[in-house]
Amino acid sequence: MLKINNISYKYHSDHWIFDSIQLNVNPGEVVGIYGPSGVGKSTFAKVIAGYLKPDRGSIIVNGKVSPQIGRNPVQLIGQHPEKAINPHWRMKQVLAESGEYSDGFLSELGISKEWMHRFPSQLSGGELQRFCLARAIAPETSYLIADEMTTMLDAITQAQIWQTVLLLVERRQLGMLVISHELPLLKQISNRILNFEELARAI
Ligand SMILES: Nc1ncnc2c1ncn2[C@@H]1O[C@H](COP(=O)(O)OP(=O)(O)OP(=O)(O)O)[C@@H](O)[C@H]1O
Repeated sequence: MLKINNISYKYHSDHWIFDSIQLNVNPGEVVGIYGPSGVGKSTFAKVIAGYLKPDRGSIIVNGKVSPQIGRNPVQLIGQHPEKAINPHWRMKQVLAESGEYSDGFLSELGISKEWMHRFPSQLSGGELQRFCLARAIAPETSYLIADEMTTMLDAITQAQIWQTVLLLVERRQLGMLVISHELPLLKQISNRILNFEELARAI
């Protein structure tokens, strides 16, 4: 289980972005989180994935305090895949850096072999996002956080990507937090939906 225990976070000021958020996510569960712009959803995602350290509280993944040494079992996928990938590397090198991937897994994610020799600038946003997913869904991964993961993509690509991700989530029993402004999308894919402002009791 992913246990988010009363976490609080503030940037360099006295203003708490969120305070005492308590949330549990079970393996195989998809939890949707929505809320208006600027309330702290992305900050929350970064804290859970270990990019930012909470000022108070803790994140426990499968009984252990996270992040631990080594690869974080909680992986974040953001809105801008082009920012998450080294622009000077061919996609083959991008993948090689984070592990070994079977042809079956890559084709399941809709990654074409011919893309491997291209640079990120030679791929579309949807194609790049599939590479970010491949990197995020490693053997050690237990939880995924999708922060507006498909917001930049057209409806057909969005649907294709979600279909693949949900299959993998079910097969591997990954827990997933999906942050989105699109309530219809959340209603379609989530087991439960939470309002971030109700979750966070900002001071
Ligand atoms: N690095 C930073 N330093 C200081 N303040 C920041 C930083 N990043 C974000 N903020 C502020 O923290 C607040 C929450 O931002 P955050 O990006 O988490 O909101 P959000 O709910 O994800 O918004 P959106 O839906 O527009 O992506 C905002 O007021 C933002 O200006």
